[in-house]
Amino acid sequence: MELEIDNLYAGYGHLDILHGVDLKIRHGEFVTLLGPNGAGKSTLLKSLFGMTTHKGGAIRWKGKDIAGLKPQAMLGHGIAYVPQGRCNFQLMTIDENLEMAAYTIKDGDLKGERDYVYDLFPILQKRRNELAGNMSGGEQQLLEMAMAVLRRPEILLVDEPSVGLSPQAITLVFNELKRLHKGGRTILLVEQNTRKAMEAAERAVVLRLGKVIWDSPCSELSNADLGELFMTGRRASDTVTA
Ligand SMILES: Nc1ncnc2c1ncn2[C@@H]1O[C@H](COP(=O)(O)OP(=O)(O)OP(=O)(O)O)[C@@H](O)[C@H]1O
Repeated sequence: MELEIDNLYAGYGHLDILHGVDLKIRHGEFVTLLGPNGAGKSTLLKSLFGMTTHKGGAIRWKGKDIAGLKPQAMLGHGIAYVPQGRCNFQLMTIDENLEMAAYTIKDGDLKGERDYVYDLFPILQKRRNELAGNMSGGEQQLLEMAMAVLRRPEILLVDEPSVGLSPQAITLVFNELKRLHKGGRTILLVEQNTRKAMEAAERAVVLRLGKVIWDSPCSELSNADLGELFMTGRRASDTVTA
């Protein structure tokens, strides 16, 4: 098992958001984390990247407890986080953005790292001298992913990449995510676009009120089931009538 989350409690300062999350992810899996607004999905991703207050439970990465470590240490363990929204440097070129990302690698070979990313994202290479801020939303989202992938992480934590994108841009981003997965990376994706997420991922995990309430292959979950799970915490077909 690559990642094992065991009875995780976490939040922000005194605020408790996650109330005993259990989740296991195998090497090379593509898992999507779904749930209603405020369920704690982003908080779980941030907790895996050391950005919340750890309150209890374990996060084991390849058998080692990493709960409570800071983001820089998480990066060192091969865990990368792609935050929600556009966080790139808008007034810098694609090249310069990737250079900034490469600064986080000690003794990194800037050209080598950049070439590695350009091999994975030829779209970015074609536009390497353009300002990030002049690219479309979808291309900027690819840049976000590229900046995270540059360190060659083993797991990518991706937070709502479809936010604010056109349908074409969403397709572009999801195709790239599927390609990264096929290339051997483990992916944990938080997404509001449940249809796209369930098409791309292998496994769906539903979070509600800070707890995992569902975990199955995506093929075993219909959109109707998902709606019920979000609203009531149960599937309609699981409801027992008296
Ligand atoms: N930095 C923060 N400080 C305090 N509370 C926060 C912070 N970030 C999120 N929260 C709160 O934590 C709860 C869970 O938020 P989170 O963003 O994890 O939910 P989510 O399931 O990702 O929802 P959404 O789909 O709406 O993004 C919400 O009540 C939110 O207001």
